[in-house]
Amino acid sequence: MSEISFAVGQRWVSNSEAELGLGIIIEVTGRRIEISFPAAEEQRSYAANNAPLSRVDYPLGEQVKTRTGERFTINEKHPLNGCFVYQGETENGESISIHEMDLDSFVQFSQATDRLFAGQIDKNRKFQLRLRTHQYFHRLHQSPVFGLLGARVQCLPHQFYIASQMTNRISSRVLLADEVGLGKTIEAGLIMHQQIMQGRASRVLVIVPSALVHQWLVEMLRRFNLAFTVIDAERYEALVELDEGNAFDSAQLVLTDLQTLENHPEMQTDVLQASWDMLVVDEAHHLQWHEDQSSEGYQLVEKLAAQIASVLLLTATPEQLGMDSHFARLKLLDPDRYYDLAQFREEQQHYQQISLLLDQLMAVESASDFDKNKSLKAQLKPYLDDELLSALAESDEFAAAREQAKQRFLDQFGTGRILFRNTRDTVKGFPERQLTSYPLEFPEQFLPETNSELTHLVQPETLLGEDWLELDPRVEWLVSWLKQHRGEKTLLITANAETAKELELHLRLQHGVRSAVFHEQMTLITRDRAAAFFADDEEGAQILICSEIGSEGRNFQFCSYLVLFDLPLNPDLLEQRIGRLDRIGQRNTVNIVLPFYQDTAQQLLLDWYQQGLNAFESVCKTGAALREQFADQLEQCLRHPEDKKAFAKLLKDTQKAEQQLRESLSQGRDRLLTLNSYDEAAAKEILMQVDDASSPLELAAFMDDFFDAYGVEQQAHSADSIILQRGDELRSDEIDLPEDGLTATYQRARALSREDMAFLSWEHPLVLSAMDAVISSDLGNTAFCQLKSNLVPAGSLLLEVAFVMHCPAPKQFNITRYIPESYLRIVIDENGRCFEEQLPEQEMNQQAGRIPKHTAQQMVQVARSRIDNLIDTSKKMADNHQKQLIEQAIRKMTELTDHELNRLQHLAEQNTHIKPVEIEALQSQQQQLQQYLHQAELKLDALRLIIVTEAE
Ligand SMILES: Nc1ncnc2c1ncn2[C@@H]1O[C@H](COP(=O)(O)OP(=O)(O)OP(=O)(O)O)[C@@H](O)[C@H]1O
Repeated sequence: MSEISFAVGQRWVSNSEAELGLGIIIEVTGRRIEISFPAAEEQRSYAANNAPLSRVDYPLGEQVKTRTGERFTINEKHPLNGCFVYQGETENGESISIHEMDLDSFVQFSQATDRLFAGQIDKNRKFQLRLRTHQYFHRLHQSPVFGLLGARVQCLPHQFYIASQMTNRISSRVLLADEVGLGKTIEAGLIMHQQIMQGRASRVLVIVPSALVHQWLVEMLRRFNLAFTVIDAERYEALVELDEGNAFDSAQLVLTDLQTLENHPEMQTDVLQASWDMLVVDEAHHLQWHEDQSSEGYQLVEKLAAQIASVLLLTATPEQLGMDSHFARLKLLDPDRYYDLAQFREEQQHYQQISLLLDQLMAVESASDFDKNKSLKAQLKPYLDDELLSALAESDEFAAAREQAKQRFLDQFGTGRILFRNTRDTVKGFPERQLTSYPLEFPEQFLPETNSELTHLVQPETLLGEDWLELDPRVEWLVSWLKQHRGEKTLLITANAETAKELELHLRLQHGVRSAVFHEQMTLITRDRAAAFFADDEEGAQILICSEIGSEGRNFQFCSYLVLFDLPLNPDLLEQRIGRLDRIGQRNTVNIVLPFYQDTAQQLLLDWYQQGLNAFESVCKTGAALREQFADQLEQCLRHPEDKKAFAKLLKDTQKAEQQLRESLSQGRDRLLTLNSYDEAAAKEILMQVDDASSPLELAAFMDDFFDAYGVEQQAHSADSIILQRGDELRSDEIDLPEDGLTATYQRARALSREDMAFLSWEHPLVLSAMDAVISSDLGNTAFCQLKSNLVPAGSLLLEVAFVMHCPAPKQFNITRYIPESYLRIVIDENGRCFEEQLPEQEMNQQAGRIPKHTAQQMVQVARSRIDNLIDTSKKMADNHQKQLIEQAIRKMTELTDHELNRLQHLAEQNTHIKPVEIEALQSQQQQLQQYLHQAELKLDALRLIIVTEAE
């Protein structure tokens, strides 16, 4: 290769990425070359002296295809400016002369044959490893849970159910609104991981509150092997200074925070100009919207959401800023479904009716029961088309039709299929919450005026002036409480950063308490250090004092005491605070500890939350709505705590409204949300698929063979775990194994308890790179063995050959998903008789006997023309199968993509706001997939010659 020099127009093929098809050199500048791969719509740039490319130089007699699809046999070739001009005859007998530039880019190479005749014959073990790799690769890509195997997480059904719902959607645009602490970050990570694995996303932008940047960074890496790059203001500036294009293009996976973007218009411009496949916004309730004005954050996310295909919004409290903002966020995700606020409000009036109807439908167990139920049919008629109603009455279509009807109801008339909300009722297994309140006397001279700001009434330290630490009885109470609970990790949340700062300093300096502080005036690094100091089991702080920023998103489930130094005025914020402890992983009772001043606004708020909403000891589902409904009454009471009568009335009204609202929601909106968010049977099935597909023992056996073939050294570490090191003979640099080795386990349970170990799943980067290394190299693509058999006379020569479907297409199409088989296996003798069934693969592998390499080489030379004939015959057979396999692939693709298309078409019938362009886009995608699949060719990937000897 080294004596060939590069010239524009030459065709080369990638050694490591065969799926790119045939490349064209488009630029040669000094020591670099630029090569484009039209089939995969990709471009690469390499150093000329080190490019992993092979020159494509077709011999005379070879049959090739032009860019316009014309086949011809080469009978002459001439050099021209470093390139070739090929001449030949087409299938119609016409003469043709083309520059190599005009050759088809969707090509196949029969490298195995070339190697065989060059005497490069591999061991049987390697041949088997190659075929197994194809099987595993194909199995993984076809798996309904592809993308969901690799996360280091417990397999929690509600999370896997949601992630699996994204598999067949063209784009994932959803609001993940599970209750606080149920694992929305994990759900987002699962979806992200799945999309990245499937090639549907490669550039992801995650926007979170600044307090959560580090936690997201760590969580994505340790749980999903996704290495994000944080772009904060400082990093952005440094990147701009480097002047290497848009700073947001400097990494594929970018993590940034909303406040920084809001404060830096230049960052907004760049983030909007960069192109992304997926956007994730955490704590999305901050995106405030009103019909006449929306927040800067909302406006930015609105622009991003309009241009990014997949959008995940995360919030545990979607209605925290009111129904309008909630609606506006749904609109960001699906403007066709959510286009009119008034209509959205109106629709909500009918949720109960829809949910009752759905319950009736879901209770029907068979097509004949459905057919007999005239009243249900009549009620469904206004909502479902005749085709679907008839399908419900057909026994073989009933189950699928019922599911489709459910989806359609939720989608068009209910809360929508873009909104997922799981609750503790569904997930179960959470510990109890217990409130202990401590009444204190407020220093009388400081009692607030009735016209004080509401926040002063509930944050009394703000009224006490500079000496508040001396005057505020809560401080003394806290010191003694901490002494009594010395061994208990405690999180304290207070609304104000100043309060948090001063209180922490006081505890630490005046009372020697091991404490740490966490507030918005600290840098990200110092905040994370404080959180880590608190998390440290042995040397760490007893108490972490947080301002309100500590009440969102952070993981503090390792402690079980929460001191609420004050109470927020918003019930959703109270839930967020408690959620720091009451989250997945919490093993103990969550103790909520509340010092309060008797007979003041504080006591009223406490009583309202506890007796009116029961918001401490359970999750209050009605809080946001009741806060809105009783805002004025509550404010009056907080200002006049002496008016016991008014408060008694508020409490009574609240309790009544709470009960009514809870009941109506549980029969209406919440029921629909539950139906959309979780399906126990389906979730069970998904987890079973995950379990089946994980097959750790099979993976370990495969990787053992791989390590052996590629020169990776492994040693046992302890039960279920291994240490891997790069051996001296490491075969490929492409293997994703750190320089200093890796300790790993194949067992999920062990990986969860030992985070220092890598979790080797079929989707771990090392395993993926292993499969890629085998498939894209020539390892094991030729072999020669002997076989004792009476099937054919001794001395017969058989050929076992694997043809792999080769279908170059852009990665986001995940084309392997539709290809029916990992490879087509053909075993033939010289009379063209097939033996695949008599000699199944596994049996063949067990019985294949070794032939010394030099004997095999000699036999190949001697029998060259016989082998050529065998190969030709096998190719003809493969040709005959090709059409059928392509048709199968297209059928599968159409089935899967029709689902989404039908949905949009049905929506369009109901809703004139669906833009035809969206339906057209989907149809065009379907056509593109069809075109790519039509181009698919069976490529001879590996062959094994078999010399038959007499069976004993
Ligand atoms: N499947 C899982 N396996 C292991 N740990 C999990 C799993 N799901 C969630 N967790 C852990 O539970 C905690 C809560 O999860 P997460 O942060 O995703 O919840 P959230 O719903 O985003 O919370 P919030 O509402 O507070 O933002 C985290 O510590 C997370 O690592």
